Amino acid sequence: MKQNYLEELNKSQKDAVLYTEGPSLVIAGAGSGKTRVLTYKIAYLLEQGLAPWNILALTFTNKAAREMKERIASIVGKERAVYLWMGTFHSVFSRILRTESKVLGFTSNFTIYDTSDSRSLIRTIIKEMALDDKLYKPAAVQARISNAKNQLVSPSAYATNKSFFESDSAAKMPAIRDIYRRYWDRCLQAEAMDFDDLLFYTYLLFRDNPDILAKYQDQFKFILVDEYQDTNFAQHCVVQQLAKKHQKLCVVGDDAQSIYSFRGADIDNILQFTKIFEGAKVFKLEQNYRSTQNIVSAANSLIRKNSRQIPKDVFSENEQGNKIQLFQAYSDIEEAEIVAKEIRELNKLHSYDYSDYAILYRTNAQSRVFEEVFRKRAIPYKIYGGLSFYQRKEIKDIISYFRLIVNPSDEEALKRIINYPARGIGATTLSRVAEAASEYNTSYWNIISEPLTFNVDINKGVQRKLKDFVDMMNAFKESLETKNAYEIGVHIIRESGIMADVTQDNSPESMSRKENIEELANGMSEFCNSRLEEGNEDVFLYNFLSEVSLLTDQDNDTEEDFNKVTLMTVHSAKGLEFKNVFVVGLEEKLFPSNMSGDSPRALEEERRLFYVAITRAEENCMLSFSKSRMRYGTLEFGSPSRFIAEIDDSYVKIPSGIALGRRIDEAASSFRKENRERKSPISHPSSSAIPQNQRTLKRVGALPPSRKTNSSPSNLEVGQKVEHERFGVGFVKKLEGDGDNAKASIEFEHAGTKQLLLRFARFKVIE
Ligand SMILES: Nc1ncnc2c1ncn2[C@@H]1O[C@H](COP(=O)(O)OP(=O)(O)OP(=O)(O)O)[C@@H](O)[C@H]1O
Ligand SMILES: [Mg+2]
Repeated sequence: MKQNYLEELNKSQKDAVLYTEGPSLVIAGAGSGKTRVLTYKIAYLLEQGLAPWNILALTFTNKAAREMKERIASIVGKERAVYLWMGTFHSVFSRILRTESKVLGFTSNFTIYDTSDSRSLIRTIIKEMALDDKLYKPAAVQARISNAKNQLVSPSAYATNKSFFESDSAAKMPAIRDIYRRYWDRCLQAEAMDFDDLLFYTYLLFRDNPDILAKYQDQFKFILVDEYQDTNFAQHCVVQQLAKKHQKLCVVGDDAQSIYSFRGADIDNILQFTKIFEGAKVFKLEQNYRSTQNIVSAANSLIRKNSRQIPKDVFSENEQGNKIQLFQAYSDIEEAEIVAKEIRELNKLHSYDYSDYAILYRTNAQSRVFEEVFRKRAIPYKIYGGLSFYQRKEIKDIISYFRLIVNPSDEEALKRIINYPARGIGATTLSRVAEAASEYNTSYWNIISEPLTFNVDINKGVQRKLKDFVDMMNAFKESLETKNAYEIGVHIIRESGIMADVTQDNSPESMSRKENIEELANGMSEFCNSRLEEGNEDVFLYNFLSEVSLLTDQDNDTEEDFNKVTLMTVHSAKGLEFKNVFVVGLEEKLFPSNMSGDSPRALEEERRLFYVAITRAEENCMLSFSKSRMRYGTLEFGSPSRFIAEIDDSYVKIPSGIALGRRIDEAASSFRKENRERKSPISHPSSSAIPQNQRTLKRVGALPPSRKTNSSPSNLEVGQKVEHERFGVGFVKKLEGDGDNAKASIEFEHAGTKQLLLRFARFKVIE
C-alpha cells in the first residue's frame, strides 16, 4: 500500500473520498478530479479492509475501467485490484446475466448481438411482415425499440403505452409494436441479447427475483459510478435496485457534460439524485487541474449560455496559458493541412509527442480528410470509431463460426456463415429453412440438423451439404471444453476454409485480410496468456467471445498505437485529456449539428458537447472552421459556428479578417447573400465547351467576393496568386496545353502542388 496517497488530493476531494457512511454525489466541472476521487475512494475502501469483490465500479468505457484499475493497482498492489468488479454497465451486467441466465430462460452462453446483428434481424422481420422498408427504415425502427428498452418498456407494455404508440402512429409506423414483439421473441429464440437487453434483463432479473437481488446487494458493499450524467433510465434503475439496501453509493458527474440524450441518457438522473437517495451528501469540486486558466475561463464563458444547469465556479491555478487560436480554411482539405502544419510547428517549439495531440470532430465522416492529409505529411495517427477491428468482414465471419459453435441457436451467425466460404447452400434453401423455423417455432440450427423431420423441401444434394456443415460444426464443438480459445480458434480458421478463401490471390486486399486474421489469432493467444498469468483459468472460447462482444470503439488501442495523434469524435473524447486539442469543423449545421434544428434543448446539448471538446485540452486549444466542405458527396458552403462567438473574446485570438460575433440573423443573411453571389459563374477559357449538365455539376461557384477579382483564369499567368475553393491560396507555377486541355500547375500554401484542368478548376485570380 502506497503511503500518503490521500495527500495527492485537495481538501474537497479528500472529503469526498473519506465519506463512506451513505450515498453521495460529487458534482463538478470538467477536469476537477471526479474520476480521481472515484479512483482514490476505491483505494481507500480497500485500505479500510473491504474486499475487492465487494466493490462495484461502473465506468463509461472499458478503457476507462482499465486505466482506473491500473491506477488503483499502483496504490494498493496488483493482486487486490484484479478482483474488483469494474467495467462498463454492459460488461458488468453481462457477467451477472451469464451467471443467472437460467431464471430468465437463457443459457449462460447467450450471444450478444451487436448493432449490425440486431439491425439485420429487424430488416428480416420487416421483410417477413411484408412492410414497406422505405417507410419502416430498419435504423429508425431499431432506434425506437432501443429507446423503449432504455425506458424499460417491454413489448407488452409497449402495446398499451399510449405515448410510444401515439408517436409511432404520428410517424406513420404503427406496426413498430408488432415488430418489437417479434424482435423480442426472435432474440429469445436465438439465445441472444442486444446491448439494450443487457440493461433491461438485469433490471428484470432483480425485479422478479428478490433472492438474487439480495445476493448482489450483499455482495456489492460499495457502488461507484463515473459519468453519471450520461446514464439512462434503465441504468439508473439497476443502480437504484442494487444500492437500495445499503445505500453505499457514490456517483460523480457533471451536468454540463451530458451529451448522450440521443441514446436515452437523462440529465434528471443526476439532478434528482438527492431526492431519490434522501440524505445524500453533495460534494462540489471547483479547482480544475487539467487545463490552463485561459482554457477554463473560455469554457466557463461558453457554458454560461446554457439555461439548464447547476451553477459552478471552476477555476484553475495552472498557468494563464495561450489564448485559444482560431483558424479559417477555405476547404476541408485546407483545414486538415493547417492542422498538420500547426502540429509540425508546435513540435518544433516544444518537445511534444504525437500522442499529445487530439483532433476532435462532430461526425465520424470528418476523419477521412485528416487521414489523407496526415498520411501524406507522414504524421502518425490513430483513429477511434472507424470500423472497429471486430467489425471487419473477415473477422466477423470467423467470430460467427465461434458464436454458432458456442450457441447453435444464434440465427444471425448462422445466416452469415452457412454459405461462407461458398458450399452450395443458396438463398432458396435458407428461405425454406426460415419458413420451417417460423412454422415450427424453433431455431434455424434445429431445422438444418434434421431437415426431413421438419419437412423442408430440399433435394438430396442440398441435404448432404447441410449435413456436412452440421457435422463440421459439431466436430468443432467437441473441442470446446478441451481446447483453449486460441487452439480452437486456429483450428477453426484453418478447417472452416476461411483462410484458404482469403489467400486465393495475392491482392493487397487479400493480404490485409490475412493479416487481420493472423492478428485475431494473436489476440486470442494474448487473451489466454494474460488470463493465465492472472491465475484465471477461464480461457475457453465462450470466455473470449463474451469479452470481445463488449468491446467498444475506444478499445481499439494496441501497442502499435503508441505515440500517434488521436482522431476521434467529441463524444468518444469524454473523460480524456490531451496537451493539445484541435476542435475542427466548427461550422453552422455541422457543429451545432443540423439535426439539432431549432430546438433549444438540442442546441444546449450541442453546446455541452462543445464544452466537453474544449475542456479536453491541457495546454493549447485550437478551433477551426472551413468555408466549404464536401458533405454527402457535394460541396457545401458553411459559416462559422455560433459557438465560436459565444466564447468570451478575451480568451480567443481571432485573426483579422474573420467576422465573428455577428448576431445570428445578421450572419444568416450575409451567408445567404454570399451564397447568391457564389452562384454567378466565373468566366472561363472554354466554358462554352462544357456540356450544360456538367457545368452546373462541376462549377459550384467562386469564393465569397471579399477579395480583389480583377482578372480571371482565362488570362492566367505564371506567378499569379489564386484562391481555390478547396485548396485555398496558391501560386501558378506552370501553364500547359490549350482549349479543353489547358492545365495549370499550382503550388498551394497548404495543399501542396496540384495539376488542375482549367476547364473544371474552381479558383479565381486574386493578385
Ligand atoms: N488534487 C490534484 N492534484 C494534482 N492533479 C490532480 C488533482 N486532481 C486531479 N488532478 C489531475 O487533473 C486531471 C483531471 O482529473 P480527472 O480526470 O479526475 O477530472 P474529471 O473531473 O474526472 O474530468 P472530466 O469531467 O473531464 O471527466 C487529471 O490529470 C488528474 O490526474
Ligand atoms: Mg472524469
